[in-house]
Amino acid sequence: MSTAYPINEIFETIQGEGQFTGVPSIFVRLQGCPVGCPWCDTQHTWELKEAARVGASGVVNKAGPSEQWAELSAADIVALFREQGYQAKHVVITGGEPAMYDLRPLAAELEPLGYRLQIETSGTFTLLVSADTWVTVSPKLDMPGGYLVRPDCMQRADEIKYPVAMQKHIDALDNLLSRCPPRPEVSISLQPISQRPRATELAIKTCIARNWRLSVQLHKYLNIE
Ligand SMILES: C[S@@+](CC[C@H](N)C(=O)[O-])C[C@H]1O[C@@H](n2cnc3c(N)ncnc32)[C@H](O)[C@@H]1O
Ligand SMILES: Nc1nc2[nH]cc(C(=O)O)c2c(=O)[nH]1
Ligand code: SF4
Ligand SMILES: [Mg+2]
Repeated sequence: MSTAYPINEIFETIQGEGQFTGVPSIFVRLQGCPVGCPWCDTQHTWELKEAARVGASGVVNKAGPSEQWAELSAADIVALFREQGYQAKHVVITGGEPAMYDLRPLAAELEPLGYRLQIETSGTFTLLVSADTWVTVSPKLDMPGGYLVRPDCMQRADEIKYPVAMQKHIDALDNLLSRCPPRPEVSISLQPISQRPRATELAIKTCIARNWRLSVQLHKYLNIE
């Protein structure tokens, strides 16, 4: 039997975060996350409720955020990309926490067709991704769910993208980076939480001081998905 994934939504847009900002992308958002970040902008993806299960058409180009999800195989997902006429070749797997699932069957279906995969993850689950998947680790430190960032995820990361609002968040990141240093070529970006002006000022100031990058969730400034 082929692997099936609980999918919250599939849509095509511009990647608004991190190193691939500006790249046309198909987003595949998986349902379910136990990490519990209080400021999470996708809290509707946290729980996988049987009552919220729908068919494939209920998760394509959704009009707005909802808890509804559909169970789709890798083959279903490819068929859907074709039906929709999506042009992007960059596929962002996000959530929820997509690293709770084995993403290798999805990569095995998509990569031979010329798609490049990127995963957005908190780094709290063992990564089951293809060798060519771009791994964006957005470390989650001291969150209510009690999950810890895994050293193997920090090692595998192709970029580190860290949400910040206060100096104590930067201090916690410094602590993580000293315990689990990423590979030397890996870029670090700070992402202000929810476009708050004070968070943005702190991120800018710290990026300049550290020679890190700024990631501003471009889609929220553009009012697109
Ligand atoms: C919604 S998460 C889903 C993927 C995965 N669970 C994770 O945390 O990386 C996608 C990205 O959005 C970031 N994010 C979530 N809520 C945010 C907010 N309110 N402001 C800025 N970034 C946020 C996360 O840190 C992560 O980089
Ligand atoms: N445009 C756009 N870019 C994104 N980059 C990461 C996102 C996410 O929710 O993981 C996201 C998203 O939801 N929309
Ligand atoms: S790990 Fe990601 S999806 Fe989960 S609560 Fe935190 S930001 Fe939201
Ligand atoms: Mg988002």
